[in-house]
Amino acid sequence: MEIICPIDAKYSDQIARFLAPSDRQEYFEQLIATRKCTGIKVKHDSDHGKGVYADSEFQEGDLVLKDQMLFGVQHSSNKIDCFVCGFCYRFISSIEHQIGRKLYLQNLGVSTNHECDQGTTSSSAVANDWNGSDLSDDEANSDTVDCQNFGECASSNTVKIPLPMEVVLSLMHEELVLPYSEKFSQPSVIPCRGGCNEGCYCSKLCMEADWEMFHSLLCTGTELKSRRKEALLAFIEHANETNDIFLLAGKAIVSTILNYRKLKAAKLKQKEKSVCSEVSVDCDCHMLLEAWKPISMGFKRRWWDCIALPDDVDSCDEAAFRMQIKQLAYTSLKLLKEAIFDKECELLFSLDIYGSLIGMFELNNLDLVVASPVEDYFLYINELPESEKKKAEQVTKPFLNALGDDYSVCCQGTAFFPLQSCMNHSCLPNAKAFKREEDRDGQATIIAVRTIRKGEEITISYIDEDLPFEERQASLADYGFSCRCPKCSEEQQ
Ligand SMILES: C[S@@+](CC[C@H](N)C(=O)[O-])C[C@H]1O[C@@H](n2cnc3c(N)ncnc32)[C@H](O)[C@@H]1O
Repeated sequence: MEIICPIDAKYSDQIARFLAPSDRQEYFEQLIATRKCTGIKVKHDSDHGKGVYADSEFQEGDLVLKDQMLFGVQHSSNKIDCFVCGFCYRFISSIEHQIGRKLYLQNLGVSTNHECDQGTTSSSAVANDWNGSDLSDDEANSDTVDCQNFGECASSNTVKIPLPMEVVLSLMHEELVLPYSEKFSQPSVIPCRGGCNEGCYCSKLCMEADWEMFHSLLCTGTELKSRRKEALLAFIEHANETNDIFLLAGKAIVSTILNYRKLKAAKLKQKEKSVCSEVSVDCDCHMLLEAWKPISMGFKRRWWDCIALPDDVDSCDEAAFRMQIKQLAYTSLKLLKEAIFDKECELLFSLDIYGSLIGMFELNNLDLVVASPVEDYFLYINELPESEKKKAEQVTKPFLNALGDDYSVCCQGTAFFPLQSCMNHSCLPNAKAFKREEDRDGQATIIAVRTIRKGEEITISYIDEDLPFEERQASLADYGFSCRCPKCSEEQQ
C-alpha cells in the first residue's frame, strides 16, 4: 500500500526547491577559509557533480583537509565503552572514571557490540541488514587503519575476570587512584544545562554550542513537557533499535528550525528599528531555505530509492522491501514530529525531506573514530621500565583482566563532514581519511597518499580498493555509480 505523508502533498513545490541540488560557490569558499585549508577548492564537473580539487601542490603525507563535522552521532552501543563529549567527541573525565564506568556497566550486564561494521548501524540486526551504502562502512580501508592501530574491533577473545562491585564503584567514583593515570587525564565533565543525563561535554563552549545548534530541542531534561519528552524518548529508542542515522536526520531538522528562529529574531529586531513596516516576519520560505542552506549543499537521494538491495532479498521482492524501508522512515519521522513540531517549519516534516536527509547521510558519511586514552594508558604501563612496570601492574592488572580485550575500544560513530563529503571516489585515490596521533576529536583528517598536482581532483576510496574488480564494482553499486577510474578501465579489458 502506498505511504502518503500529507505534508508532501501540501508543500510539494517548496519541497522540490529544498531538494534541488545547490552549489553556492561562496558557501564552500567560506568553509575552506574558516577551516584554513586554502590548498583546495570545490568545483563542479559535468560527470560526477561536485568534487574537490587541489589549488596548490601536495606531497605524500601532507594534510589536505581537516574538516569539522556538521552532524555527528556516537553509536548507541559504543556509549557503554566510551564516555565522550556530546559535541566534539573528545574523551572526558579521568582514566579511573572511564574504566570504572565501563566495568560498572559490564557488571550490570549491559552488552556491547564491537563488530567491525561501524557504519551507520545500531546493534540491531534490522539496521545492519539495511545499511548497504554508507560511505563510512566502505571507508573501512582508511579508517580501519585507525581501528587496527587503536585495537578497535579486537574480538573479545580474552576471558574477562570480573571484579567485585565495590572495587568497581570506588574506581568509578575516583576514590581509587591508578598509578600514572594523571598523565592521561581528560577534561572534566560539564553537564547539560537542561539537566538531562545524555548531554555531557568537555567544556562549557561545547555545551553551549550543542545547546544552540541542536540540544535545546532534543534535551529530555526537566524543562520538557512530559508528552514531548515521551515522544522524544520514543524517537531516540526507535533510532537506537533500528538505524542511528535517524538521530542525524533529527539533528538536521532541529538545526534548521533553530537557524530559522535565529533568522526570524534578527528580522524582528530589524523591523523594530525600521520605520518602514514592510519587513514581513511571517514564515517565509526564503528564510527557511536560508536556514536549510548548509544541508542543501549535500548530495542527496531518497533513502528508500538509493539503498542497495540486501543479498537475502529476492529481486521480485524489491518493491516490497523499498516500501518497508519507507515505512520505517515514516515511523521515525512521526515520532520526531510529535516531539519537536513547529508549525512555521511544517514542511521540514515532509517524508520526502526526511528520506533525502537519511539518504544524504548514508551516501556521504564517514566513520567517526576517536582513539581511547584508556588504551594509551595500558600501553604506557606495559612499556614502563621493568621494576616500575611490575609495581604498577600490581594495581592495574586486575582492571585490565576485568576489561579483557575491550580495554582498547575507541569512540565510534558516524558523521557528515561538509567539505570531505564533496570528495569523489577513485580506486586509485590520491588521498585518504587517516587519523594521526594528534587527532583526538571527531574531525575528519584527509592526507595525501602521493604527490597531488595543482588542478588535479582530490579523490578518496569509498571501498577497499584492493578488492578484485567485480567486488569493487558491486560495492560501488551501493553508491549508484560504476567506477571508470584508470584502474577499473584497465582491469575491465
Ligand atoms: C560523497 S558524494 C561525492 C560528491 C558528489 N559528487 C556531489 O556532487 O556532491 C558521493 C556521490 O558522488 C558521485 N560519485 C562519486 N565518485 C564518483 C565516481 N568515481 N564516478 C561517478 N560518480 C561518482 C556518486 O553519485 C556518489 O553517490
